[in-house]
Amino acid sequence: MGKRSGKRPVLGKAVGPTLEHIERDGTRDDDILKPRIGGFKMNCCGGSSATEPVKVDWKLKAHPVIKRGTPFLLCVLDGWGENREDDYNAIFKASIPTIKALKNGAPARWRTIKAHGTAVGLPSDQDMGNSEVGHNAMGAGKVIEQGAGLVDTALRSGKLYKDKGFAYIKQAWFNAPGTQHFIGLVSDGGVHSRYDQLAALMKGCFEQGCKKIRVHGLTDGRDCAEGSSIKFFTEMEKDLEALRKKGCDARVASGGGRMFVTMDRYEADWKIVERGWHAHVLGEAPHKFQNAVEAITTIRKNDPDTNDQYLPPFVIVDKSGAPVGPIVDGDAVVIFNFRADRVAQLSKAFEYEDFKKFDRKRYPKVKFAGMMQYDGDLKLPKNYLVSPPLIERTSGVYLVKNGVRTFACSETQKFGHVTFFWNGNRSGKLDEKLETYLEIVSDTCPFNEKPKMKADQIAKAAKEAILSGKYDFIRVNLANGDMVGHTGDFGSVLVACEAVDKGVKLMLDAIKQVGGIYMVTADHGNADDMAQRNKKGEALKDEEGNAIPLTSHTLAPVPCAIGGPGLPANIKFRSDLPNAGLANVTATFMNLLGFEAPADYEPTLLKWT
Ligand SMILES: O=C(O)[C@@H](CO)OP(=O)(O)O
Ligand SMILES: [Mn+2]
Ligand SMILES: [Mn+2]
Repeated sequence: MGKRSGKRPVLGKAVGPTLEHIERDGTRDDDILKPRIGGFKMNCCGGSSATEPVKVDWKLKAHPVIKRGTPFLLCVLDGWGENREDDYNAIFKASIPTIKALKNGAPARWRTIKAHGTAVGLPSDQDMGNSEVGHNAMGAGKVIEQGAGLVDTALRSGKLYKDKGFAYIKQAWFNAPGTQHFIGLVSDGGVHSRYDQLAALMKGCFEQGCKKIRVHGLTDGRDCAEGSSIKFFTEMEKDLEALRKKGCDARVASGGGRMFVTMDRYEADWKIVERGWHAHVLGEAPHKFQNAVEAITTIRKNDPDTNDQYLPPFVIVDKSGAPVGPIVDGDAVVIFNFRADRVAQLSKAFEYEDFKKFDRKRYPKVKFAGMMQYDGDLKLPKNYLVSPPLIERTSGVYLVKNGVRTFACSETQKFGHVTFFWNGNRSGKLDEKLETYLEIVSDTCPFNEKPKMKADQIAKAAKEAILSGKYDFIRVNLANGDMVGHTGDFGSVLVACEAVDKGVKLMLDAIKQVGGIYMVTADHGNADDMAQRNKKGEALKDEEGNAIPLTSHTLAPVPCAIGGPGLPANIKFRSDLPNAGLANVTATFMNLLGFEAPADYEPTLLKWT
């Protein structure tokens, strides 16, 4: 997602990026800033036009009370829920005076909103929120049925087997070698994939004539409990055995931990994808085993420092030591993740003839498809089994059509969240002149080692954007609560939260200075609960009495605070929308930018007297 092209910044010696750097022409391929300026395909009307009303009225009406042109900051705290206040809530325990003070505005200017389950288009209210659905909802102003549910429906109705993506992969099965490969995340997390969907799909493929299946499975531990990979791979081995008994040669062929093998995102570290290519495609990895459960169990036992997220790559070999499932000419390959960000790079490696991100050594001619199309701008991949959600007429399109100047910024790990996901899974900019997208390069070490991440640099860049007077809408994402929350390291999460608080203070002070307006909200919970719990809600403890870390997101609602000197005194949160969710944020910030939102958006959270 997101090609890098066009102008590059020149780096000064200042600690943080400056807008001057962004706007100056430069050719230096620095490692601090990667602005996405120039070279993107314009896609102002967004996606498929098939279902779009014939004539869209893009002109937004002026808001009756809030004046247009007041600088407006929208700060998304990633992984920052409002949860029970106990010893395992890092947000409660951290010293975060600025963010805590926002609560004093309740109920008129601080409230919580739903960020999980059906409120954000997920199949059930047991589904935790995640960045993709959260940012899609905030960008689009609507609750959109997301990938997880669309795949469920397509599998249940059997439509998937009648569509052209399936017909495309099926062509490979009837001539040798004709292996059907599946690559993806094996868990019940429901954020990127779900194992039950893979199990149904493998069964469906067999029923449609597939005789040979190989799974390249990634261990999770991030959307589910650390160590649960053994349970999921055991379940998968059983299903594969059942298929074998019916006459389908079905086996696991390779694997590794999602954060170390294959599932990089936003080009943070191509080495991760390269490792995956070696294991899945070439059948090469340092660890070789005859069985996947044995592989995971042994690697974990021999290296107590490893875990599901970071498990090194392994390959399954036969008795002679030959890999059981390298990917070769004539095979079919399906990535069974429905979520885009962490499989876009692997998709490029399969899809692009001309590919220079790493040396593929061998580039097999295969029928390649995604569970979904992952990038609507790039049409990546060309073939897919289930159509992605149609996310149209997003706020971004309305805003550029009404001349709003936007600055969007985050660090690599969340950069696509405030741009790609925000714009309905489109990698290009909506308007070259009106928008500046700035990426601050993330560290590549595990984030508990550097929990402050780039909060300060992002805040400084946003501050400069606010003070510059060049932007109406400054949109940022601070990654720490989420990225450090996923490590399960409580002490580091406290540092992470404190870095976020300092960043927020810097930005709110800038808003104060220019008489602007702010909204501080979040996309889903994470740092707000760092312990696994029993049914009564008590923290589970290990043999030494320490709480067992929770590395996943939570089901908690998220805070939403508004304020700033530019916010008219008679603007308040209304009280008649107790179940409002992230999609209500959109009409709210469009109001704060001085506009009435499109009539079919979820209602604004604001009232005025
Ligand atoms: O890291 C990720 O890919 C997900 C968790 O699987 O987190 P987020 O939705 O916050 O990006
Ligand atoms: Mn997130
Ligand atoms: Mn996360």
